[in-house]
Amino acid sequence: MAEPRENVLHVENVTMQFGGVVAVNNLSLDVDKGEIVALIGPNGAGKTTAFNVITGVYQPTNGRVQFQGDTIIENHPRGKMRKNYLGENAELYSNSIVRTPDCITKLGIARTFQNIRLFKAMTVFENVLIATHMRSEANVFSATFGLNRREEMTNRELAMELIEMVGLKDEADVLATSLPYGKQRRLEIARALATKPSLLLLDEPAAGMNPQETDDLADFICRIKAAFHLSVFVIEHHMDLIMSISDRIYVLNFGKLIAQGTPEEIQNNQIVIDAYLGTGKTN
Ligand SMILES: Nc1ncnc2c1ncn2[C@@H]1O[C@H](COP(=O)(O)OP(=O)(O)OP(=O)(O)O)[C@@H](O)[C@H]1O
Repeated sequence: MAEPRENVLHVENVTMQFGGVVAVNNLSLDVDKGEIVALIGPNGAGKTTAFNVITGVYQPTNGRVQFQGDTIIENHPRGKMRKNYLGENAELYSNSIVRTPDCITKLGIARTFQNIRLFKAMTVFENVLIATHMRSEANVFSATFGLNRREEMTNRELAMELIEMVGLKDEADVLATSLPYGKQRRLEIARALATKPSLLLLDEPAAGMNPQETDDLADFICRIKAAFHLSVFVIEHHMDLIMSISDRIYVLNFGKLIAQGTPEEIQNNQIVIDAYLGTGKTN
């Protein structure tokens, strides 16, 4: 018998409007425990904006985000925006729940970025170690003064384990920015894992990778998903990668969800094919 689905991420009627630009328009989607779910769409479709709302970078103009059953973000158009709101379902929400990105990381959502954001002046090891402090009592201050010694040791062990897991053991002491691009991407993932997430958001993890590196990345994502009991939500333009690793796929175009389904269903969906070929027939 199939195991019951357990929801991890629930996005409901989320609209993100920048002035007159509706970057994300009434988006609803779900990620369940243990799934790899992809968010795809042409350039400018609103994918990164959706990630930015989920991770607290932007407060949505309208809608709600729930994580493991709790509402972590909610908003509705207010003030001037009430008049200018171009989305739907504004009447459904009345609360305004705001969380900062670091608070959302602490809850268990980690992410990587389209443009790699490593600490340039730090080594590979230091980049991962600093991320372990996000979910622990120890911090850079207490570590410096030898407080929480046992926890700091555990953090150091975890950082080293993660570095080994992503294949960077021999480069632990080199500056992060001296790594080749593919390895920097792996380091970013190790750093995200160091915050002990249950949901990992990857924004174009294969960007700039060659076909061999992209194949390796597909195996790597499946491996870390199993090893860390993760759910993964991934934005990616490499269709081979997405089709090979995803359980389900959502497709955005001009901020709106135009399709959802299994990789096979999406590959054969005429609306999706038209959106990618630019015929503009999305409805
Ligand atoms: N801070 C912002 N201010 C104004 N407009 C923005 C802002 N962020 C995004 N947008 C606009 O929202 C739309 C969606 O952008 P977004 O980066 O989310 O798309 P995307 O699907 O991630 O694109 P890509 O695949 O090229 O990364 C674009 O028209 C973009 O210009």
